Amino acid sequence: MTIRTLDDLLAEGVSGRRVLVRADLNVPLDKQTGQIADHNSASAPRHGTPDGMRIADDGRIRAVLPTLDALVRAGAKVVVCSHLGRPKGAPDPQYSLRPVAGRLGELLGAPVHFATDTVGDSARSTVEALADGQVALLENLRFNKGETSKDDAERAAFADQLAGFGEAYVDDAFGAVHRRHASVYDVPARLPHVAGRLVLREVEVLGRLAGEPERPYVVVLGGSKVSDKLAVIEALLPKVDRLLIGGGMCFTFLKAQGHEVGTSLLEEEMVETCRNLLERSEGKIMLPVDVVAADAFAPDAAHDTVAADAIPAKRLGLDIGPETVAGFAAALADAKTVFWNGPMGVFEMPAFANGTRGVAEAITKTDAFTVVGGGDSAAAVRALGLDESSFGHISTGGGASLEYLEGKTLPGIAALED
Ligand SMILES: Nc1ncnc2c1ncn2[C@@H]1O[C@H](COP(=O)(O)OP(=O)(O)O)[C@@H](O)[C@H]1O
Ligand SMILES: O=C(OP(=O)(O)O)[C@H](O)COP(=O)(O)O
Repeated sequence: MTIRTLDDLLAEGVSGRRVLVRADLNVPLDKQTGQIADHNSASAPRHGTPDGMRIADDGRIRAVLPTLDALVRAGAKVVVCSHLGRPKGAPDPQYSLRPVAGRLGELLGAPVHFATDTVGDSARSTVEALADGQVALLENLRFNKGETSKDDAERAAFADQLAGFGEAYVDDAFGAVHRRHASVYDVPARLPHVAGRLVLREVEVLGRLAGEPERPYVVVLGGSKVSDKLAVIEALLPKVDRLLIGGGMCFTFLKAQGHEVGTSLLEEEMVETCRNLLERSEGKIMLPVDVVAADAFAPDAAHDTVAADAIPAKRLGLDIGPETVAGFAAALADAKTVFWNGPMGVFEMPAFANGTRGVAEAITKTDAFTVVGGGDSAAAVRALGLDESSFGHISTGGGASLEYLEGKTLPGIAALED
C-alpha cells in the first residue's frame, strides 16, 4: 500500500489544472456580542466580518498554508472545501465559511474567491472563473445532506458533484480523516488523489505514539465531544499507563460512580459503558475530585469550587478544581509520553480557564514527548498564552489523532492508499 504525496502531484505539473483540496478549516468562532470574554486577544488577534462572526483562533487555516502555497506557486486553480461546525445538512448562516475565506486571503496574500454554495450555481461559476494560481473556497460542505450521510448512494451523488470541480484531489484535512464523509472518503475514489503536507506531517509524528511510546504513557482527555471519545477510551486503555479525565467528559464517569452531577454535560445512555470502563480500568482512570460549579453557562455566572461528589442539583461543572489540577499534575510528573485532547473546562470564559491552564502547564513541565491534539485544545494553548514550542507537537485533529493512536484504519487515510 502506498500513499502518493503533494510532491508527486507537483512533479507531474499542475499548472492550469483544477486541484480540489479538502481542508479542515473548522476554526473556533465567537460572536461580537461580548457573550464570551475577549481574554485572549493579546496572543491571538481575532479576524472579524461585518455579520458578527469572529475567528477566535486561525491555527487550522495557517496549518494548511504550506499545501495551498505550493499549489498556488505551481499555477494550479485551487478549489478548497471544508466543513465548519455541525450544521444539519442545510444552509445555516452561523456556520458560513465566509469569514474563513477572508482570513485565508489575508494569510495567502491574495483574495480568495468565495462561493456562496457548495456545489450549486455559485460554486460552478466561481470555479469556472478561476485563473491559474488563484484560490476559491466553497461554502460549508455540511450544508449538504450528502456530505455526512450514512447512505452510500446519497454520499456518492454529492461526491460526484464535488469531484467535478477537480482534476486531482489533495487531502489536507487531518482533523477530519476519521470521518467517513463524502469529501474525505468518496471523492478520492473519483479523482487522482494525494496526501497534503499537513496530513503527512501529522501521520509521521503521531506514528511515534501509535507504535511503542516510551512509558509511563499518560493520556489526558477532556472537551465536549463525549460520545465520540468514550468509544476511543476502551481501545486506548490497554495501551496507556494513566488516563486523566476532565472537561465535559468527566461527568458521565462521575455519574457512573453514583454521584449526582447537577445540570453538567452528561451522556445518560453512556453511563453504563462508563461503569464498565471503570471496572475494567485496573485503576488507570483518574477522575476529578473537585469541580468549579456554576449556576449558568455564562462568563459571569456565580460559581464555587465543590467536591466532585457534591455538585449541587441546579449547578453545572464548567472546570476542574485546584485539587484535581494538583492531582493530575502529580500523575503527569514522571511521564515519558503525554497525549492531551480536550480542554479541562470552558477555557473560553476566564473564570473557567484555570483547570486547562494548570494541566497544560503541568504537561509542559514534564520531560516527556508531549502531543496536544484538537482544534479547541490547540486554540486553548494559544489563547492562554502558553508557549507552543514547549509541546512536542500540536496536532490539528482531536478525534482524528485519538482514533489514529487507537491503531484504527481511518477512512480518509485508507481512501488515499493505492
Ligand atoms: N465542563 C464542560 N462543560 C461544557 N463544555 C466544556 C466543558 N469543558 C470543556 N468544554 C468545552 O469543550 C470544547 C472543546 O471540546 P472538543 O471539541 O471535544 O475539543 P477538541 O476540539 O480539542 O477536540 C471547548 O469549547 C470547551 O468550552
Ligand atoms: O474539530 C474537529 O475535531 P476535534 O474537535 O476532534 O479536533 C474536526 O474538524 C472534525 O469535526 P467533527 O468532530 O464535527 O467531525
